[in-house]
Amino acid sequence: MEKQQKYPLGAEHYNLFEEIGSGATATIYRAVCIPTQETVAIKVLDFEKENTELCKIAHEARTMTLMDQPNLLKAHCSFVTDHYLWVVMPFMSAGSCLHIMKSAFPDGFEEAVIATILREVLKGLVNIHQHGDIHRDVKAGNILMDSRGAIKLCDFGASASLFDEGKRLHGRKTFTGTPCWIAPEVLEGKEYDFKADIWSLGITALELAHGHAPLSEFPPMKVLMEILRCKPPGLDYGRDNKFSKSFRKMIEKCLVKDLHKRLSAQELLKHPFFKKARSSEYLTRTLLKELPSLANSAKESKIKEFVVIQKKLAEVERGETGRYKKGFSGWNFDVEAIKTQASQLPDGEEEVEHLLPSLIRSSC
Ligand SMILES: Nc1ncnc2c1ncn2[C@@H]1O[C@H](COP(=O)(O)OP(=O)(O)OP(=O)(O)O)[C@@H](O)[C@H]1O
Repeated sequence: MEKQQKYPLGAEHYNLFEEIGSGATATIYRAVCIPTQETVAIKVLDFEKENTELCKIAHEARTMTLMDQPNLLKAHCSFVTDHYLWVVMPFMSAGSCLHIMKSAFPDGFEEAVIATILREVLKGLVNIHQHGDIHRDVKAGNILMDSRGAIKLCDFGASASLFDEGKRLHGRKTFTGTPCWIAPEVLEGKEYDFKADIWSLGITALELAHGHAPLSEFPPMKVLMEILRCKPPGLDYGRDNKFSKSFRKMIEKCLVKDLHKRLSAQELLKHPFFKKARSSEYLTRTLLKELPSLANSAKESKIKEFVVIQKKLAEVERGETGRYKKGFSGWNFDVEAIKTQASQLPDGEEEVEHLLPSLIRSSC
């Protein structure tokens, strides 16, 4: 007898419920697999949507199916219905760390929680890097948690391989990611490798400590210039005195501009800061107590995001700020906005314009 697929292929086998998240490329729903009655999450990507890059979508679905490490979100299966790709995956009921912060911890998490989350993310990154891949979009919005406190890194839409037809490439040069989290060598269009994820992890550590990433209040062009020109961000001696020296030192090891001096994921895992990491049960106890359901918090954060966008648009209309695409931690890189801002640069800031060609190149 033919072996029955645990996760059947075809939209008719799933009941879709409320939307639990959305990103630049997809909408994510809570769903139930009808034959098994298991709750799952389904990421629906529209092939016909403007700006959709088919090779990126196919790459993400393939990568998600091949993942095999407890800290990486593995897809159960994927299939095409009409012009939509459905990716069926485990339901991470607490949502992303960004959602958790927005819902209940607007000023960030305590240190033991951060150490626990980042240790799990690092284990996932060690696996990705060992397979010759780079994630390229490490941030709180892409770190998911389930009801038992398990942590998984998701969104492999931006990931890339350091191997081509079996041959190791020296590095990659195309640009992708979300501005505040992007390593300087990536912005400069230089060759980069898996160490770019370690820079993003350092920025994510600051995001988890403060509730937002450094520079997230600025428009993209200013973010780019600050990352390139200024010294790396870090914990502030005054404002952040509730955090330990080992946390500050760990962030410093991630946010080194020279990628050759930056630690690898494996080396970073041995840093004393991670001795503060606790169990997944500790995460559920500390974070999930009063967290609203994911569907409600997704609805609420959409409303909050709408209010932020309206405020920004009003500021733009009053000429108080540059163009702004989407709310704080959620905006993605908008090449048109960057071009507009570059053309409006005052004297002495033209040097950033030479970066644009490398930023605009396709990441596929
Ligand atoms: N398996 C899941 N379980 C629960 N929530 C999820 C799941 N997958 C995604 N989400 C929610 O949906 C959001 C968007 O998901 P994801 O980052 O995969 O979409 P995207 O379109 O690729 O986003 P981006 O704009 O970062 O490219 C996440 O931040 C998370 O809140």
